[in-house]
Amino acid sequence: MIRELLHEVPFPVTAILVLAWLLLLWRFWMFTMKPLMRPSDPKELPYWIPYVGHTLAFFRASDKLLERGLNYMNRSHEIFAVRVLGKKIYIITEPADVTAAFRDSEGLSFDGLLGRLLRNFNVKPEAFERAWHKPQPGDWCYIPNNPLNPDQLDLIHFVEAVYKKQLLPGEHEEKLSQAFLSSASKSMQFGPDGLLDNCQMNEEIRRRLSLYSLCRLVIVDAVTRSFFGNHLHNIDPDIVEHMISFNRYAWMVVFGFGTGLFETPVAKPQKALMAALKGEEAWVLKQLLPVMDLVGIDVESRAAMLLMSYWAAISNEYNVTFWILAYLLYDESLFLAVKQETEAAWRQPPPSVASPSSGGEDQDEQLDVMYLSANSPRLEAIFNETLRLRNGAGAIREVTKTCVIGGKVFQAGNSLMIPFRQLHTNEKVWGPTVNNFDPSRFLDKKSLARHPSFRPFGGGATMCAGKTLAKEEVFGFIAILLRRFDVRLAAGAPLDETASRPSKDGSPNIGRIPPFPLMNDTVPSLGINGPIDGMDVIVDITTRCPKKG
Ligand code: HEM
Repeated sequence: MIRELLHEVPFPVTAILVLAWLLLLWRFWMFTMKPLMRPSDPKELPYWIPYVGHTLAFFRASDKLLERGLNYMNRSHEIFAVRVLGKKIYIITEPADVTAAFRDSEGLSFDGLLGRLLRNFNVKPEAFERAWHKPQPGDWCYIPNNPLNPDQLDLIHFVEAVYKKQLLPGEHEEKLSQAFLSSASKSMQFGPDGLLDNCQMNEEIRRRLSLYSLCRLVIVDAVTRSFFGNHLHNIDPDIVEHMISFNRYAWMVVFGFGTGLFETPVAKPQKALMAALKGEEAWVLKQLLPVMDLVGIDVESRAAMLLMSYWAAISNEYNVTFWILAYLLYDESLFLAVKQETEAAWRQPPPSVASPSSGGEDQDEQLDVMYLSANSPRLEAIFNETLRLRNGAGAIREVTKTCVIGGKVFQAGNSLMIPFRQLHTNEKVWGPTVNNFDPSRFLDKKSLARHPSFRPFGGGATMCAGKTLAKEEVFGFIAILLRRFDVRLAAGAPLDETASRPSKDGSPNIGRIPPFPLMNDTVPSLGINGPIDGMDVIVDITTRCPKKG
Protein backbone atom coordinates (compact mmCIF):
# COMPACT_ATOMS: atom_id res chain seq x y z
CA MET A 1 0.00 0.00 0.00
CA ILE A 2 2.73 2.47 1.02
CA ARG A 3 4.75 1.38 -2.00
CA GLU A 4 1.77 2.08 -4.27
CA LEU A 5 1.27 5.45 -2.69
CA LEU A 6 4.94 6.30 -3.11
CA HIS A 7 4.74 5.32 -6.80
CA GLU A 8 2.07 7.92 -7.32
CA VAL A 9 3.97 10.71 -5.51
CA PRO A 10 6.50 12.55 -7.72
CA PHE A 11 10.14 11.85 -6.85
CA PRO A 12 11.04 15.33 -5.53
CA VAL A 13 8.16 15.19 -3.09
CA THR A 14 9.21 11.70 -1.94
CA ALA A 15 12.78 12.94 -1.46
CA ILE A 16 11.61 15.90 0.60
CA LEU A 17 9.40 13.67 2.73
CA VAL A 18 12.25 11.23 3.37
CA LEU A 19 14.61 14.08 4.25
CA ALA A 20 12.05 15.63 6.58
CA TRP A 21 11.56 12.26 8.23
CA LEU A 22 15.30 11.79 8.69
CA LEU A 23 15.58 15.32 10.06
CA LEU A 24 12.83 14.65 12.59
CA LEU A 25 14.55 11.43 13.65
CA TRP A 26 17.89 13.21 13.99
CA ARG A 27 16.33 16.01 16.00
CA PHE A 28 14.54 13.56 18.29
CA TRP A 29 17.81 11.72 18.85
CA MET A 30 19.90 14.85 19.39
CA PHE A 31 17.65 16.86 21.66
CA THR A 32 15.44 14.28 23.38
CA MET A 33 17.22 10.93 23.59
CA LYS A 34 20.85 12.01 23.86
CA PRO A 35 20.31 14.37 26.81
CA LEU A 36 18.50 11.54 28.64
CA MET A 37 21.33 9.11 27.98
CA ARG A 38 24.13 11.59 28.78
CA PRO A 39 22.86 13.85 31.58
CA SER A 40 26.36 15.10 32.38
CA ASP A 41 26.66 16.78 28.95
CA PRO A 42 25.37 20.37 28.91
CA LYS A 43 22.03 20.41 27.06
CA GLU A 44 22.16 21.86 23.56
CA LEU A 45 19.59 24.45 22.57
CA PRO A 46 17.68 22.65 19.76
CA TYR A 47 18.22 23.66 16.14
CA TRP A 48 17.12 22.39 12.74
CA ILE A 49 20.13 22.50 10.43
CA PRO A 50 23.12 20.35 11.43
CA TYR A 51 26.47 22.21 11.45
CA VAL A 52 24.82 25.61 10.84
CA GLY A 53 22.96 25.34 14.14
CA HIS A 54 22.65 28.81 15.72
CA THR A 55 25.29 30.52 13.57
CA LEU A 56 23.00 33.15 12.04
CA ALA A 57 21.26 33.97 15.31
CA PHE A 58 24.62 34.23 17.07
CA PHE A 59 26.00 36.82 14.68
CA ARG A 60 22.75 38.67 14.16
CA ALA A 61 21.47 38.95 17.73
CA SER A 62 23.52 36.87 20.14
CA ASP A 63 21.75 38.44 23.10
CA LYS A 64 18.35 37.15 21.96
CA LEU A 65 19.81 33.72 21.28
CA LEU A 66 21.29 33.51 24.78
CA GLU A 67 18.03 34.66 26.36
CA ARG A 68 16.30 31.89 24.38
CA GLY A 69 18.81 29.45 25.85
CA LEU A 70 18.16 30.68 29.40
CA ASN A 71 14.41 30.28 28.86
CA TYR A 72 14.94 26.78 27.45
CA MET A 73 16.67 25.93 30.74
CA ASN A 74 13.74 27.51 32.67
CA ARG A 75 16.09 30.30 33.73
CA SER A 76 17.79 27.91 36.15
CA HIS A 77 21.17 29.24 34.89
CA GLU A 78 22.32 25.67 34.39
CA ILE A 79 25.04 25.43 31.72
CA PHE A 80 23.74 24.90 28.18
CA ALA A 81 25.29 24.89 24.71
CA VAL A 82 24.70 26.50 21.34
CA ARG A 83 26.21 25.46 18.00
CA VAL A 84 28.05 28.03 15.91
CA LEU A 85 29.85 27.17 12.66
CA GLY A 86 29.74 23.50 13.58
CA LYS A 87 31.32 24.06 17.00
CA LYS A 88 29.68 23.67 20.36
CA ILE A 89 29.90 26.70 22.65
CA TYR A 90 29.08 26.07 26.30
CA ILE A 91 27.28 29.02 27.89
CA ILE A 92 28.01 29.66 31.57
CA THR A 93 25.92 32.11 33.59
CA GLU A 94 25.70 30.70 37.14
CA PRO A 95 28.06 32.72 39.41
CA ALA A 96 29.74 29.67 41.00
CA ASP A 97 30.34 28.13 37.55
CA VAL A 98 31.73 31.44 36.29
CA THR A 99 34.24 31.55 39.14
CA ALA A 100 35.26 27.93 38.47
CA ALA A 101 35.70 28.64 34.75
CA PHE A 102 37.87 31.72 35.32
CA ARG A 103 40.02 29.67 37.74
CA ASP A 104 40.60 26.76 35.38
CA SER A 105 43.48 28.01 33.27
CA GLU A 106 44.62 24.44 32.48
CA GLY A 107 41.53 23.02 30.82
CA LEU A 108 40.27 26.35 29.49
CA SER A 109 42.62 28.46 27.46
CA PHE A 110 42.64 31.99 26.12
CA ASP A 111 45.67 31.29 23.91
CA GLY A 112 43.71 29.68 21.07
CA LEU A 113 41.45 32.70 20.81
CA LEU A 114 44.42 35.06 21.05
CA GLY A 115 46.08 33.12 18.23
CA ARG A 116 43.01 33.53 16.03
CA LEU A 117 42.87 37.24 16.88
CA LEU A 118 46.53 37.68 15.92
CA ARG A 119 45.90 36.00 12.56
CA ASN A 120 42.78 38.07 11.93
CA PHE A 121 44.69 41.24 12.77
CA ASN A 122 47.17 40.29 9.99
CA VAL A 123 50.10 38.82 11.88
CA LYS A 124 51.92 36.77 9.23
CA PRO A 125 52.26 32.98 9.61
CA GLU A 126 56.04 33.07 10.17
CA ALA A 127 55.80 35.86 12.74
CA PHE A 128 52.99 33.91 14.37
CA GLU A 129 55.20 30.82 14.81
CA ARG A 130 58.06 32.91 16.11
CA ALA A 131 55.86 34.85 18.53
CA TRP A 132 54.65 31.68 20.26
CA HIS A 133 58.13 30.14 20.47
CA LYS A 134 59.57 29.90 23.99
CA PRO A 135 63.31 30.65 23.85
CA GLN A 136 65.43 27.53 24.51
CA PRO A 137 69.22 27.41 25.02
CA GLY A 138 70.89 27.37 21.59
CA ASP A 139 67.92 29.08 19.85
CA TRP A 140 68.26 32.12 17.63
CA CYS A 141 66.30 34.15 20.19
CA TYR A 142 67.89 32.84 23.38
CA ILE A 143 70.14 35.17 25.35
CA PRO A 144 71.41 33.69 28.62
CA ASN A 145 70.33 35.83 31.60
CA ASN A 146 68.42 38.12 29.25
CA PRO A 147 67.86 41.28 31.35
CA LEU A 148 64.81 42.27 29.27
CA ASN A 149 63.14 38.89 29.36
CA PRO A 150 64.56 37.13 32.42
CA ASP A 151 61.79 34.49 32.47
CA GLN A 152 62.51 33.57 28.82
CA LEU A 153 58.83 34.03 27.93
CA ASP A 154 57.58 33.62 24.39
CA LEU A 155 56.88 36.98 22.77
CA ILE A 156 53.11 36.79 23.27
CA HIS A 157 53.38 36.24 27.01
CA PHE A 158 56.24 38.74 27.21
CA VAL A 159 54.01 41.45 25.66
CA GLU A 160 51.24 40.50 28.08
CA ALA A 161 53.63 40.82 31.04
CA VAL A 162 54.92 44.21 29.84
CA TYR A 163 51.34 45.45 29.50
CA LYS A 164 50.47 44.32 32.97
CA LYS A 165 53.53 46.10 34.36
CA GLN A 166 52.58 49.23 32.50
CA LEU A 167 48.87 49.24 33.28
CA LEU A 168 48.49 47.91 36.79
CA PRO A 169 48.32 50.64 39.47
CA GLY A 170 51.72 52.22 40.03
CA GLU A 171 54.14 54.74 38.64
CA HIS A 172 53.72 53.81 34.93
CA GLU A 173 49.95 53.71 35.09
CA GLU A 174 49.88 57.12 36.82
CA LYS A 175 51.97 58.60 34.02
CA LEU A 176 49.57 57.27 31.40
CA SER A 177 46.61 58.58 33.33
CA GLN A 178 48.18 62.04 33.68
CA ALA A 179 49.13 62.13 30.00
CA PHE A 180 45.54 61.25 29.08
CA LEU A 181 44.09 63.97 31.32
CA SER A 182 46.49 66.59 30.07
CA SER A 183 45.56 65.81 26.43
CA ALA A 184 41.83 65.66 27.18
CA SER A 185 42.09 68.97 29.01
CA LYS A 186 43.83 70.62 26.05
CA SER A 187 41.42 69.32 23.44
CA MET A 188 38.25 70.01 25.41
CA GLN A 189 37.93 73.54 24.14
CA PHE A 190 36.56 75.45 21.16
CA GLY A 191 38.79 77.11 18.59
CA PRO A 192 41.77 75.87 16.60
CA ASP A 193 43.55 74.31 19.60
CA GLY A 194 40.61 72.19 20.66
CA LEU A 195 38.38 69.50 19.22
CA LEU A 196 34.96 70.77 20.24
CA ASP A 197 34.24 72.63 17.00
CA ASN A 198 34.29 69.23 15.31
CA CYS A 199 31.36 68.08 17.45
CA GLN A 200 29.05 70.96 16.46
CA MET A 201 25.56 69.79 15.49
CA ASN A 202 24.25 73.00 14.08
CA GLU A 203 26.12 75.74 12.24
CA GLU A 204 23.70 78.40 13.42
CA ILE A 205 23.52 77.45 17.07
CA ARG A 206 27.11 77.53 18.21
CA ARG A 207 27.96 75.19 21.04
CA ARG A 208 25.17 72.75 20.35
CA LEU A 209 27.13 69.52 20.34
CA SER A 210 26.74 65.83 19.81
CA LEU A 211 27.59 64.28 23.16
CA TYR A 212 28.63 61.06 21.47
CA SER A 213 31.10 62.81 19.14
CA LEU A 214 32.46 64.81 22.05
CA CYS A 215 33.20 61.72 24.14
CA ARG A 216 34.50 59.71 21.19
CA LEU A 217 36.76 62.32 19.66
CA VAL A 218 38.33 63.67 22.82
CA ILE A 219 38.85 60.27 24.43
CA VAL A 220 40.30 58.47 21.39
CA ASP A 221 42.58 61.46 20.74
CA ALA A 222 43.76 61.57 24.36
CA VAL A 223 44.36 57.81 24.60
CA THR A 224 46.34 57.94 21.34
CA ARG A 225 48.54 60.76 22.60
CA SER A 226 48.98 59.19 26.04
CA PHE A 227 50.27 55.97 24.45
CA PHE A 228 52.21 57.27 21.47
CA GLY A 229 52.95 60.92 22.22
CA ASN A 230 52.36 62.94 19.05
CA HIS A 231 54.10 60.41 16.79
CA LEU A 232 50.99 58.84 15.29
CA HIS A 233 49.34 62.23 14.74
CA ASN A 234 52.51 63.41 12.97
CA ILE A 235 52.57 60.35 10.71
CA ASP A 236 48.85 60.55 9.95
CA PRO A 237 46.77 63.53 11.11
CA ASP A 238 43.58 61.48 10.57
CA ILE A 239 44.70 58.74 12.93
CA VAL A 240 41.84 59.32 15.38
CA GLU A 241 39.17 59.11 12.64
CA HIS A 242 40.77 55.89 11.38
CA MET A 243 40.68 54.39 14.86
CA ILE A 244 37.05 55.38 15.36
CA SER A 245 36.04 53.79 12.02
CA PHE A 246 38.10 50.73 12.86
CA ASN A 247 36.41 50.30 16.23
CA ARG A 248 32.98 50.60 14.65
CA TYR A 249 33.61 47.54 12.50
CA ALA A 250 36.24 45.78 14.62
CA TRP A 251 33.87 42.84 15.10
CA MET A 252 34.49 41.98 11.44
CA VAL A 253 38.20 41.60 12.11
CA VAL A 254 37.65 39.69 15.33
CA PHE A 255 35.34 37.19 13.63
CA GLY A 256 37.60 36.90 10.59
CA PHE A 257 35.49 38.88 8.10
CA GLY A 258 38.02 41.72 7.90
CA THR A 259 40.16 40.43 5.06
CA GLY A 260 39.59 38.49 1.87
CA LEU A 261 38.15 39.18 -1.55
CA PHE A 262 35.87 42.04 -0.63
CA GLU A 263 36.79 45.43 0.75
CA THR A 264 34.89 45.54 4.04
CA PRO A 265 34.29 48.83 5.90
CA VAL A 266 37.00 47.88 8.36
CA ALA A 267 39.71 47.19 5.76
CA LYS A 268 40.47 50.83 4.93
CA PRO A 269 40.97 52.16 8.48
CA GLN A 270 42.92 49.02 9.32
CA LYS A 271 45.35 49.66 6.46
CA ALA A 272 45.79 53.30 7.48
CA LEU A 273 46.43 52.34 11.11
CA MET A 274 48.91 49.66 10.13
CA ALA A 275 50.78 52.16 7.97
CA ALA A 276 51.06 54.60 10.86
CA LEU A 277 52.04 51.94 13.37
CA LYS A 278 54.90 50.70 11.19
CA GLY A 279 56.96 53.74 12.19
CA GLU A 280 59.26 52.41 14.88
CA GLU A 281 59.18 55.68 16.73
CA ALA A 282 55.53 55.10 17.43
CA TRP A 283 56.16 52.53 20.11
CA VAL A 284 55.71 53.91 23.56
CA LEU A 285 56.69 50.75 25.38
CA LYS A 286 60.28 50.79 24.32
CA GLN A 287 60.94 47.48 26.03
CA LEU A 288 59.02 45.63 23.34
CA LEU A 289 61.02 46.57 20.27
CA PRO A 290 64.30 44.91 21.19
CA VAL A 291 62.53 41.65 22.00
CA MET A 292 60.49 41.80 18.77
CA ASP A 293 63.78 42.41 16.92
CA LEU A 294 65.42 39.50 18.67
CA VAL A 295 62.57 37.11 17.90
CA GLY A 296 62.53 38.33 14.28
CA ILE A 297 59.04 39.76 13.90
CA ASP A 298 58.51 41.53 10.56
CA VAL A 299 57.33 45.16 10.52
CA GLU A 300 53.84 44.31 9.24
CA SER A 301 53.19 41.79 12.02
CA ARG A 302 54.67 44.15 14.59
CA ALA A 303 52.19 46.81 13.52
CA ALA A 304 49.35 44.27 13.72
CA MET A 305 50.31 43.43 17.32
CA LEU A 306 50.48 47.10 18.24
CA LEU A 307 47.09 47.69 16.66
CA MET A 308 45.56 44.99 18.87
CA SER A 309 46.85 46.67 22.02
CA TYR A 310 45.94 50.17 20.85
CA TRP A 311 42.44 48.96 20.07
CA ALA A 312 42.05 47.38 23.55
CA ALA A 313 42.90 50.78 25.04
CA ILE A 314 40.32 52.81 23.11
CA SER A 315 37.43 50.47 22.41
CA ASN A 316 35.29 50.85 25.53
CA GLU A 317 35.91 54.11 27.32
CA TYR A 318 34.03 56.55 25.13
CA ASN A 319 30.90 54.42 25.18
CA VAL A 320 30.94 54.14 28.99
CA THR A 321 31.50 57.88 29.32
CA PHE A 322 28.70 58.66 26.87
CA TRP A 323 26.16 56.56 28.79
CA ILE A 324 27.18 57.95 32.17
CA LEU A 325 26.79 61.52 30.94
CA ALA A 326 23.47 60.65 29.28
CA TYR A 327 22.16 59.27 32.58
CA LEU A 328 23.35 62.36 34.42
CA LEU A 329 21.73 64.74 31.96
CA TYR A 330 18.42 62.89 32.23
CA ASP A 331 18.40 62.88 36.04
CA GLU A 332 19.12 66.15 37.78
CA SER A 333 19.64 64.70 41.23
CA LEU A 334 22.30 62.32 39.92
CA PHE A 335 23.87 65.18 37.99
CA LEU A 336 24.13 67.40 41.07
CA ALA A 337 25.50 64.61 43.24
CA VAL A 338 28.22 63.80 40.72
CA LYS A 339 29.03 67.45 40.21
CA GLN A 340 29.60 67.82 43.93
CA GLU A 341 31.93 64.82 43.97
CA THR A 342 33.96 65.98 40.98
CA GLU A 343 34.26 69.55 42.31
CA ALA A 344 35.80 68.20 45.50
CA ALA A 345 38.71 66.74 43.52
CA TRP A 346 40.04 70.04 42.13
CA ARG A 347 43.09 71.49 43.85
CA GLN A 348 44.27 75.07 43.70
CA PRO A 349 48.00 75.43 43.10
CA PRO A 350 50.01 76.98 45.91
CA PRO A 351 50.31 80.76 45.20
CA SER A 352 54.00 80.54 44.29
CA VAL A 353 53.29 77.92 41.60
CA ALA A 354 50.53 79.79 39.75
CA SER A 355 51.90 80.84 36.40
CA PRO A 356 52.11 84.63 35.90
CA SER A 357 50.42 84.31 32.52
CA SER A 358 47.35 82.61 33.89
CA GLY A 359 47.06 84.92 36.88
CA GLY A 360 46.16 81.88 38.95
CA GLU A 361 42.91 81.22 37.06
CA ASP A 362 41.48 77.79 37.20
CA GLN A 363 43.49 76.80 34.14
CA ASP A 364 46.21 75.99 36.61
CA GLU A 365 44.00 74.00 38.89
CA GLN A 366 44.95 70.38 39.22
CA LEU A 367 42.54 67.51 39.16
CA ASP A 368 43.43 64.99 41.84
CA VAL A 369 42.28 61.97 39.88
CA MET A 370 43.40 59.43 42.48
CA TYR A 371 41.27 61.23 45.05
CA LEU A 372 38.37 61.43 42.60
CA SER A 373 38.62 57.75 41.80
CA ALA A 374 38.70 56.71 45.46
CA ASN A 375 36.20 59.19 46.92
CA SER A 376 33.24 59.40 44.56
CA PRO A 377 30.75 56.77 45.71
CA ARG A 378 27.89 58.15 43.55
CA LEU A 379 29.96 58.36 40.39
CA GLU A 380 31.38 54.93 41.10
CA ALA A 381 27.89 53.46 41.53
CA ILE A 382 26.80 55.05 38.23
CA PHE A 383 29.97 53.75 36.53
CA ASN A 384 29.27 50.22 37.80
CA GLU A 385 25.59 50.34 36.89
CA THR A 386 26.51 51.53 33.39
CA LEU A 387 29.04 48.72 33.02
CA ARG A 388 26.39 46.29 34.23
CA LEU A 389 23.76 47.28 31.70
CA ARG A 390 25.80 48.29 28.67
CA ASN A 391 28.32 45.49 28.34
CA GLY A 392 27.21 43.12 25.60
CA ALA A 393 30.45 41.16 25.31
CA GLY A 394 31.60 37.95 26.90
CA ALA A 395 34.73 36.05 27.86
CA ILE A 396 35.53 33.25 25.41
CA ARG A 397 37.81 30.30 26.13
CA GLU A 398 38.77 27.13 24.30
CA VAL A 399 38.44 23.77 26.04
CA THR A 400 41.91 22.25 25.69
CA LYS A 401 41.42 19.36 28.13
CA THR A 402 38.20 17.60 29.05
CA CYS A 403 37.07 19.18 32.32
CA VAL A 404 34.06 19.35 34.64
CA ILE A 405 32.33 22.59 35.65
CA GLY A 406 29.05 22.80 37.53
CA GLY A 407 28.73 19.00 37.29
CA LYS A 408 28.82 19.16 33.46
CA VAL A 409 31.52 17.65 31.28
CA PHE A 410 33.21 19.97 28.78
CA GLN A 411 34.75 18.11 25.85
CA ALA A 412 38.13 19.27 24.51
CA GLY A 413 37.89 21.01 21.13
CA ASN A 414 34.76 23.00 22.01
CA SER A 415 34.58 26.59 23.29
CA LEU A 416 32.87 28.27 26.18
CA MET A 417 31.42 31.69 26.62
CA ILE A 418 30.67 33.69 29.75
CA PRO A 419 28.23 36.33 28.45
CA PHE A 420 28.42 39.46 30.59
CA ARG A 421 24.90 40.73 29.83
CA GLN A 422 23.34 37.46 31.04
CA LEU A 423 25.52 37.56 34.18
CA HIS A 424 24.60 41.17 34.77
CA THR A 425 20.88 40.53 34.38
CA ASN A 426 20.66 37.34 36.40
CA GLU A 427 17.44 37.88 38.39
CA LYS A 428 18.70 35.59 41.16
CA VAL A 429 21.51 38.05 41.87
CA TRP A 430 20.12 41.44 40.83
CA GLY A 431 16.47 41.01 41.79
CA PRO A 432 13.27 41.89 39.96
CA THR A 433 14.43 45.38 38.88
CA VAL A 434 17.29 43.88 36.96
CA ASN A 435 16.62 45.83 33.76
CA ASN A 436 16.26 49.22 35.45
CA PHE A 437 19.13 51.64 35.64
CA ASP A 438 19.48 51.96 39.40
CA PRO A 439 22.93 52.94 40.68
CA SER A 440 21.69 52.89 44.27
CA ARG A 441 21.91 49.08 44.21
CA PHE A 442 25.70 49.44 44.31
CA LEU A 443 25.48 52.01 47.12
CA ASP A 444 23.06 49.95 49.22
CA LYS A 445 25.03 46.74 48.82
CA LYS A 446 28.71 47.50 48.32
CA SER A 447 29.63 43.82 47.92
CA LEU A 448 27.79 43.74 44.55
CA ALA A 449 30.80 45.38 42.90
CA ARG A 450 32.82 42.26 43.78
CA HIS A 451 30.09 39.74 43.05
CA PRO A 452 31.07 36.88 40.72
CA SER A 453 28.04 37.81 38.62
CA PHE A 454 29.50 41.29 37.97
CA ARG A 455 32.32 40.85 35.46
CA PRO A 456 32.62 43.89 33.20
CA PHE A 457 36.40 43.45 33.19
CA GLY A 458 36.44 39.67 32.81
CA GLY A 459 38.28 37.51 35.31
CA GLY A 460 41.07 35.03 35.93
CA ALA A 461 44.49 35.33 34.34
CA THR A 462 43.34 37.65 31.56
CA MET A 463 41.25 40.02 33.65
CA CYS A 464 41.46 43.53 32.15
CA ALA A 465 44.86 45.00 32.94
CA GLY A 466 43.57 48.50 32.15
CA LYS A 467 40.65 48.64 34.58
CA THR A 468 42.20 51.17 37.01
CA LEU A 469 43.37 53.35 34.16
CA ALA A 470 39.95 53.13 32.48
CA LYS A 471 38.18 54.27 35.64
CA GLU A 472 40.53 57.21 36.15
CA GLU A 473 40.21 58.29 32.53
CA VAL A 474 36.41 58.12 32.50
CA PHE A 475 36.10 59.91 35.87
CA GLY A 476 38.76 62.48 34.90
CA PHE A 477 37.06 63.25 31.57
CA ILE A 478 33.72 63.86 33.33
CA ALA A 479 35.36 66.02 35.99
CA ILE A 480 37.04 68.25 33.39
CA LEU A 481 33.88 68.59 31.31
CA LEU A 482 31.69 69.53 34.27
CA ARG A 483 34.27 71.91 35.71
CA ARG A 484 34.80 73.78 32.51
CA PHE A 485 31.30 73.91 31.04
CA ASP A 486 27.67 74.11 31.93
CA VAL A 487 26.21 71.17 30.07
CA ARG A 488 22.45 70.83 29.46
CA LEU A 489 20.16 68.85 27.19
CA ALA A 490 19.77 71.07 24.11
CA ALA A 491 16.93 73.53 24.40
CA GLY A 492 14.34 72.98 21.68
CA ALA A 493 15.69 69.55 20.69
CA PRO A 494 12.97 67.30 19.22
CA LEU A 495 10.75 66.16 22.07
CA ASP A 496 9.27 62.81 22.68
CA GLU A 497 6.10 63.06 24.71
CA THR A 498 6.18 59.37 25.46
CA ALA A 499 9.87 59.10 26.23
CA SER A 500 10.46 57.59 29.59
CA ARG A 501 13.54 58.42 31.51
CA PRO A 502 15.42 55.61 33.17
CA SER A 503 13.59 55.59 36.47
CA LYS A 504 14.51 54.09 39.79
CA ASP A 505 11.44 52.03 40.48
CA GLY A 506 10.70 51.06 36.91
CA SER A 507 7.58 53.24 36.75
CA PRO A 508 7.17 55.15 33.51
CA ASN A 509 8.40 58.68 33.95
CA ILE A 510 6.70 60.47 31.11
CA GLY A 511 7.93 63.93 30.36
CA ARG A 512 8.68 66.42 27.63
CA ILE A 513 12.26 65.39 27.09
CA PRO A 514 14.20 64.24 24.05
CA PRO A 515 14.07 60.45 23.79
CA PHE A 516 16.74 58.61 25.72
CA PRO A 517 19.04 56.94 23.16
CA LEU A 518 18.63 53.22 22.57
CA MET A 519 21.57 50.88 22.73
CA ASN A 520 22.91 49.38 19.53
CA ASP A 521 22.81 45.59 19.78
CA THR A 522 22.48 44.91 16.07
CA VAL A 523 26.10 43.82 15.56
CA PRO A 524 28.13 41.33 17.63
CA SER A 525 29.32 43.17 20.72
CA LEU A 526 32.98 43.20 21.74
CA GLY A 527 32.57 45.36 24.84
CA ILE A 528 30.51 48.34 25.89
CA ASN A 529 27.84 48.97 23.26
CA GLY A 530 27.22 52.45 21.88
CA PRO A 531 23.88 54.02 20.93
CA ILE A 532 21.98 53.07 17.76
CA ASP A 533 23.21 55.02 14.73
CA GLY A 534 21.51 58.40 14.58
CA MET A 535 20.51 58.33 18.26
CA ASP A 536 22.53 60.68 20.37
CA VAL A 537 22.24 63.18 23.18
CA ILE A 538 22.40 66.72 21.90
CA VAL A 539 23.75 69.20 24.42
CA ASP A 540 24.14 72.94 24.70
CA ILE A 541 27.31 73.85 26.47
CA THR A 542 28.48 77.19 27.81
CA THR A 543 31.89 77.94 29.17
CA ARG A 544 32.23 78.45 32.92
CA CYS A 545 35.92 79.25 32.87
CA PRO A 546 36.42 82.30 30.61
CA LYS A 547 39.91 81.38 29.58
CA LYS A 548 39.05 78.10 27.87
CA GLY A 549 36.90 78.04 24.78
C1 HEM B 1 35.65 50.42 30.54
C2 HEM B 1 36.70 50.06 29.87
C3 HEM B 1 37.17 48.65 29.67
C4 HEM B 1 36.47 47.46 29.70
C5 HEM B 1 34.97 47.27 29.96
C6 HEM B 1 37.42 46.39 29.46
C7 HEM B 1 37.10 45.04 29.41
C8 HEM B 1 38.03 44.03 29.31
C9 HEM B 1 37.72 42.61 29.42
C10 HEM B 1 36.33 42.03 29.63
C11 HEM B 1 38.89 41.92 29.30
C12 HEM B 1 39.08 40.42 29.47
C13 HEM B 1 39.01 39.64 28.20
C14 HEM B 1 38.98 38.13 28.51
O1 HEM B 1 39.54 37.68 29.49
O2 HEM B 1 38.35 37.44 27.74
C15 HEM B 1 39.94 42.88 29.08
C16 HEM B 1 41.27 42.55 28.90
C17 HEM B 1 42.25 43.48 28.65
N1 HEM B 1 42.11 44.85 28.66
FE1 HEM B 1 40.41 45.90 29.04
N2 HEM B 1 38.67 46.94 29.28
C18 HEM B 1 38.57 48.31 29.41
C19 HEM B 1 39.59 49.22 29.31
C20 HEM B 1 40.89 48.91 29.02
C21 HEM B 1 41.95 49.87 28.84
C22 HEM B 1 41.79 51.39 28.98
C23 HEM B 1 43.08 49.17 28.52
C24 HEM B 1 44.48 49.66 28.23
C25 HEM B 1 44.90 50.85 28.29
C26 HEM B 1 42.74 47.77 28.53
C27 HEM B 1 43.64 46.74 28.29
C28 HEM B 1 43.33 45.41 28.38
C29 HEM B 1 44.33 44.35 28.19
C30 HEM B 1 45.82 44.55 27.86
C31 HEM B 1 43.65 43.14 28.37
C32 HEM B 1 44.22 41.73 28.24
C33 HEM B 1 44.79 41.30 29.57
C34 HEM B 1 45.51 39.95 29.47
O3 HEM B 1 45.36 39.25 28.46
O4 HEM B 1 46.22 39.63 30.40
N3 HEM B 1 41.41 47.65 28.82
N4 HEM B 1 39.39 44.16 29.10
